Amino acid sequence: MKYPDLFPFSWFKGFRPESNDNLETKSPLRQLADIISSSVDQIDATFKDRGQKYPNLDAPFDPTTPAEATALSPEVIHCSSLIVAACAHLSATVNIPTKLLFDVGGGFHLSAALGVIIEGNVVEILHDHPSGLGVYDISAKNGMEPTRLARLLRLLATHHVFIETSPNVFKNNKLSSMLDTHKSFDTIQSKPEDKYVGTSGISALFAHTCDEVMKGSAFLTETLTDPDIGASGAVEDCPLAVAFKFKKSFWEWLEEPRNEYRMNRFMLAMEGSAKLEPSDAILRGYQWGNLPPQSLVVDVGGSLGHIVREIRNAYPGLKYVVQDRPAVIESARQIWEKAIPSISDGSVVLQVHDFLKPQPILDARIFLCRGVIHDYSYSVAKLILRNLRDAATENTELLIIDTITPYACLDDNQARVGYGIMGTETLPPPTPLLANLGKANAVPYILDSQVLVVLNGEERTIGSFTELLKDSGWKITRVFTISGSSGKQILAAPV
Ligand SMILES: C[S@@+](CC[C@H](N)C(=O)[O-])C[C@H]1O[C@@H](n2cnc3c(N)ncnc32)[C@H](O)[C@@H]1O
Repeated sequence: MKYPDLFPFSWFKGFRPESNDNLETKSPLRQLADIISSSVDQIDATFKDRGQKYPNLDAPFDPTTPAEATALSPEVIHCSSLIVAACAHLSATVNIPTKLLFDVGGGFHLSAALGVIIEGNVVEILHDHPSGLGVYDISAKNGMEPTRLARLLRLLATHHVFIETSPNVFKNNKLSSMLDTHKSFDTIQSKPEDKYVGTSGISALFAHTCDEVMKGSAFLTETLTDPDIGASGAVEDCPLAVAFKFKKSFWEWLEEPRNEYRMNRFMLAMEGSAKLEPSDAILRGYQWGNLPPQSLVVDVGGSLGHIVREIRNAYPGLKYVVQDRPAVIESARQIWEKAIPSISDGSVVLQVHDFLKPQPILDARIFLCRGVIHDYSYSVAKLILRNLRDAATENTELLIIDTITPYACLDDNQARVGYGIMGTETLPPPTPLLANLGKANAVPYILDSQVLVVLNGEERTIGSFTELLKDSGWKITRVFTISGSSGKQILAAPV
């Protein structure tokens, strides 16, 4: 499973910790307010220099405008992340504690409301009404009870998704418009199963999140307190399996005929979200060009082979194997034979292989595992990595591509969790912000819960990766960070 980078920057890159002068005399509230104020000054100056205005939250999102491009530039994102982190920290400090706890404890109501709005195609209905539309008119289209619809829209508008322009009249804003499939309501109604086909995948991703993932998440407590499965790492013991009462993997459950709609939606969410990554990210870290000609690259769980295709386009002198489940390899074969007939020369082999079983290739120069290891618990991930280790020569390398979740504290004890690994150095953010920038960097932890619910998987800290790899016979030698990509490239060698 590969979720998108919804937070497209490396928070630690380019940080300039503030001088500690005067920090002791400033109250924490003042320190936070100053971070916000100086960051706003810097953003204002950048926009002024470029003769632009900061994008308006009340207007639909338009990624083609120069102002949106500036808002996503590294220097502005650096400042905006400090603002988000400091605002959340300040708000947590000054808010009435029970109010804040309500926000946290009742957060699932937001997910549920968002799910209803997406399934009810409300964003698409409002698309044609830029000044807003009354709930009775929305209801006349999608058939949902209008007063309840209004309450859910108001809950979301209170959290800056949609705007209530006058009582019971709502319109899209920047955030709600991100969920727009840009298809008319009538087009969607005529073929609901195709709603997400040809879209960015963002709406499909949140529909998946607010449906099966939220329902699975509701059973985290039951799962974790169950004496039989609470500590199990098996994919069939995950919270989603408890919620939906099945005993198989998420993949197998999705393949059931009654889940056809969810399956298509999930595939489109994954396909669309992959497009949010820089297309050449795979070429920007590990130096494929340094491999001797004819070196063998094995993409383990390589899906349809899109990553191998990217590497091969740049480095045709290497040999490639893509391994995956039978149905996936069958689809891959059809795609490759049509698109690249030269595959028959043997330079790319599409191979059915279950990575939970011993690895048949014994002369790989590098095993690639992209978006695979995070799907699994320690025990299953260790089995996969051990299978690769058993098949490795002394020159074989392993390249894992997954998110690395930062600790929420400063990592004083780096000797234990991977000190000295090139590419893992970080600079602390300004005092008193959390070491991981808190709310400004929450997405990796949300994705961590997402894979936990769906497959008992884990988005790992550098400490967890170090231990997992050590326990399966590998040692991390280097970590590559790719600008604009959520995935780190974690290079390891056999020990
Ligand atoms: C999240 S996808 C990652 C695909 C690809 N590496 C990428 O980065 O887009 C995980 C892949 O693992 C495959 N997979 C799942 N279980 C497998 C198994 N036991 N053996 C081999 N492949 C498996 C899935 O079919 C899927 O293609």
